[in-house]
Amino acid sequence: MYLERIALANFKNYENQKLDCSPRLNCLVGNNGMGKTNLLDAIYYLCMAKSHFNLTDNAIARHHEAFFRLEGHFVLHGKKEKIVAKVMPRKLKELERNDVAYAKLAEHIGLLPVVFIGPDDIQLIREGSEERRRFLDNTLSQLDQRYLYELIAYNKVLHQRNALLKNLAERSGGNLSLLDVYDEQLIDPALYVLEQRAKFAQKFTAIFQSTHQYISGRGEEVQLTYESQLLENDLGDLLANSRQRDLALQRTTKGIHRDDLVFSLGEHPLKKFGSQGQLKSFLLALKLAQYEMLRQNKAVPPILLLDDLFDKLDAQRVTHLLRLLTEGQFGQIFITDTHETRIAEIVAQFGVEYRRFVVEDGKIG
Ligand SMILES: Nc1ncnc2c1ncn2[C@@H]1O[C@H](COP(=O)(O)OP(=O)(O)OP(=O)(O)O)[C@@H](O)[C@H]1O
Repeated sequence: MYLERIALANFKNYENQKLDCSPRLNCLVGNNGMGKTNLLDAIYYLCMAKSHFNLTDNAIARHHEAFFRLEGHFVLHGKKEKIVAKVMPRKLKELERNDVAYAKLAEHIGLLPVVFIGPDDIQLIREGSEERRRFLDNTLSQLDQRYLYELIAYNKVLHQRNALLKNLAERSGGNLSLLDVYDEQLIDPALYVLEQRAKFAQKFTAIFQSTHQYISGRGEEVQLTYESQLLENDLGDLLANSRQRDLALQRTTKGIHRDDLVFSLGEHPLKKFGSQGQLKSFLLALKLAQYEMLRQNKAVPPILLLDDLFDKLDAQRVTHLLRLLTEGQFGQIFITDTHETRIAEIVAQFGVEYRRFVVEDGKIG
């Protein structure tokens, strides 16, 4: 699977640009702030129906513009796939596949698998559990459409339950029976998500550990542990037992929205004890393992978006990464970099047909 051509209109700092891509390797060179990351985000958007950076569609439309449009021409199993994303004022976002609008955006997820590796991955370690759940959900949603539907169903009821808790607190009481209904409705989707996350963590750990060994060049013991209140407790009991607390706090304190994926190095938490180099190896291995997991389970290799990666890595990790990228089973790759010479060196190592683009202030040459 690969992206053959992309057209951007009013997407971030791009007014109107087109790009014909290589099916293997594409290098985007340019100074800081020119739009390299934005272009990767546009590709990500066409695959995932949203920005990699969790931006609202309003923030994506070019300054002083109210709409944006992306058009991607992909080749999937030898067949052309035209994907169009349109965001217009006062209208719901539209996504089309071959000129037919999707009824739900979720239907699209998983069709064009994608992995984005960039500097902000560090948030997976630094930030709270939400980032790590996002990583789990992003991967699992691309692997299993039902997972995404169950997650959406769960989040919808959770939202309603939280709104009710707030409402009950504001009115100092009221009818609690609706809480029973919401509690019941949370259970089935939560169980499905829980089961898939637990299975995933198990399979993923093995891939992650071998990728980590390859990248770091060392046999350090790294571990991922999936944590959920539901692994040893029934959600119905948890919700019933925490109801008074939930009413006081005006939010749901138990459920799969509190799950975490804990990273450790030996017996210690990575966040507290990992050196800068260890964090880098861990993150890179995590994302490359995500790629591998998707590659093994989808019928096509995902698109790999590498944002400013080579700048931040030391020579040894660059060598290991390049060996992996050139010897492994990768499909189409997009690389951004600020340095011409570094890009030239990378390209030379690949030895494949490639395209090089210069990005300058929202223009691609
Ligand atoms: N909605 C928007 N409208 C117009 N410009 C925008 C919008 N959102 C972001 N930008 C601009 O895009 C530029 C950043 O682009 P991008 O992050 O792609 O840079 P980059 O080339 O990847 O640089 P770096 O090497 O620093 O990561 C900034 O100048 C920013 O002001």
